[in-house]
Amino acid sequence: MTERIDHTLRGRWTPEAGHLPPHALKWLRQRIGLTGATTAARPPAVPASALDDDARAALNDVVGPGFVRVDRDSRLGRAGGLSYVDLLRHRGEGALAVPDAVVLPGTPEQVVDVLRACAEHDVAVVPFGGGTSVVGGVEALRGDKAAVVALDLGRLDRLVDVDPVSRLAVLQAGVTAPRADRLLAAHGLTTGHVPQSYERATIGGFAATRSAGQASSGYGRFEDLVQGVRLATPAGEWRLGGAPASAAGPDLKQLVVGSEGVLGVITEVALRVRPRPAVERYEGFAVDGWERGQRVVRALAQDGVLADVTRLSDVDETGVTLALAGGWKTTALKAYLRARGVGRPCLLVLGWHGRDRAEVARKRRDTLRGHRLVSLGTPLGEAWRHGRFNGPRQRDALMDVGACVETLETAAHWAALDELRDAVRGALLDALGDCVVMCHISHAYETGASLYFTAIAARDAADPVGQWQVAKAAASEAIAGLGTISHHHAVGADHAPYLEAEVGALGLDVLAAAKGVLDPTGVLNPGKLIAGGPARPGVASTGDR
Ligand SMILES: Cc1cc2nc3c(=O)[nH]c(=O)nc-3n(C[C@H](O)[C@H](O)[C@H](O)COP(=O)(O)OP(=O)(O)OC[C@H]3O[C@@H](n4cnc5c(N)ncnc54)[C@H](O)[C@@H]3O)c2cc1C
Repeated sequence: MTERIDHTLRGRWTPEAGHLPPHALKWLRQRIGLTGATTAARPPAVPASALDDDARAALNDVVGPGFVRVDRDSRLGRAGGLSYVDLLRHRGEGALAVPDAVVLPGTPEQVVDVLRACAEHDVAVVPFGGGTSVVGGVEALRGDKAAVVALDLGRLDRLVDVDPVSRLAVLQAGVTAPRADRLLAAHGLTTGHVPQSYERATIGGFAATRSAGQASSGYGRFEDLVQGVRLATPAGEWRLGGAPASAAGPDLKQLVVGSEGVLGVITEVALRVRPRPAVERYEGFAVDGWERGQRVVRALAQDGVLADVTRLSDVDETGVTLALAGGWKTTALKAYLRARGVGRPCLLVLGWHGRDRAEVARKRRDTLRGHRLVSLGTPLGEAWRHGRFNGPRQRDALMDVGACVETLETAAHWAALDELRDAVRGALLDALGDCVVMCHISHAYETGASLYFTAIAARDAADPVGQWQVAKAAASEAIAGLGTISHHHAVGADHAPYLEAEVGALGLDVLAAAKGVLDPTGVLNPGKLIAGGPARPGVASTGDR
């Protein structure tokens, strides 16, 4: 499942239709009243491009003919991200913000010149990597500008440098995750960064959103990998990160990491890389009840023996996984769990990477020592690994049969985690009514963990966009004050109204001040990250949607 998918494909994850087996459909019918009835997708409306001739000529001068595109397919192909609501909009529900043009720079220097031309011609710029944002990060909002272009970084797709002695690699921002792996594999190296959006997302996007991959316990979050950045801004180029550690003031590169295209466009990223693991072992375990499972993961994190991949599903997520899998093996598994006294099974997947079997065996021993877990063996762990990129394909299939299906995530300290989980679950259940809400931990730390929720309900045919927006707002309200508004999906347009509650008015002022220096006319990504607070110098107001 690691083919390169056309990153301009919107409206679904892959071109081929998804498939749900009959027993899964039957279960969904009984559980949430899914009728299976679907409405035919309607092509979204595409307004005429508002990019004027002077602006277009100036951009053409920078990137060359053929690399400023105003045709319908190019513009639709960079209209919005890949959240459930984005997919609905591409299927004709609600209003879709379409960029006026797509600009494809070929070098980091051209990116600086594109930004200068846009500032001069009053054109907003939405940096566009893989376009997999699920928080409105690539929505084509123009703010108070005359036009908006999507700045597609796909041509910046080179491995610039490898330093195997220092274990460093410099990659251009538009390199997709599979391509990064291929380029680095030639040197025996890897980033180890494997988010579920792996097949489509890019190095620049990971850095711009502080992404977290499935093996974050072993390799770190993306910001832990970033050693240096090259940033194009309307005010010029900014390079950061020349030493493995530094006390030369605050770490300004961490101001750029997570800046979501609001402060500048990341054109190159220097990353810490590791030798590719020769051996990987994935194993499934069952734990009786969420409380016990959570205690196990906390102990592993606090003892410093987390597996490289550590993922704990709650009772509901485990139940749905088993119900959708169906078949005699699942029946046998359920009977086995009952016999072992596991009445409320929570699936725990652990994965270890190492240079040889001995290292993996040692790491496995360290993780499991002192914990009495019910082993479900490597086939279950391997099944998880094999299906690790299936989530978005399943989402396509569920949407095709009329489901409202979406995910959201947060994080909190261990002491507050249960309260947060209960609050978010409660908010989603209240808002969606007859639905399934599942939760898992897939990123754990000494002091806390992330919570990742998936909700499935029958789609409200009359107002499908509104149905999810109401539920999402309720969940976001529930999160405020208890956890972070995002552990790894970022802020984008969707979470911007909640940022002030998290970083304070002064925090927004600090971000606005940095933006005022780097992007004085506010062309970069209007309506994202810092759009929620009051109007600030240099910051465009929330864009039209
Ligand atoms: C099915 C699915 C599964 C996902 N799973 C995960 C997961 O496991 N972990 C995770 O962390 N995230 C996940 N995501 C969210 C998303 O994939 C990440 O946010 C990813 O980092 C975005 O990368 P991208 O290249 O697609 O960026 P885009 O979506 O193109 O952009 C994301 C944001 O960064 C900005 N941006 C992009 N490139 C640059 C650049 N070069 N310079 C400056 N700004 C830039 C954009 O303007 C936008 O605001 C998932 C998304 C989907 C749809």
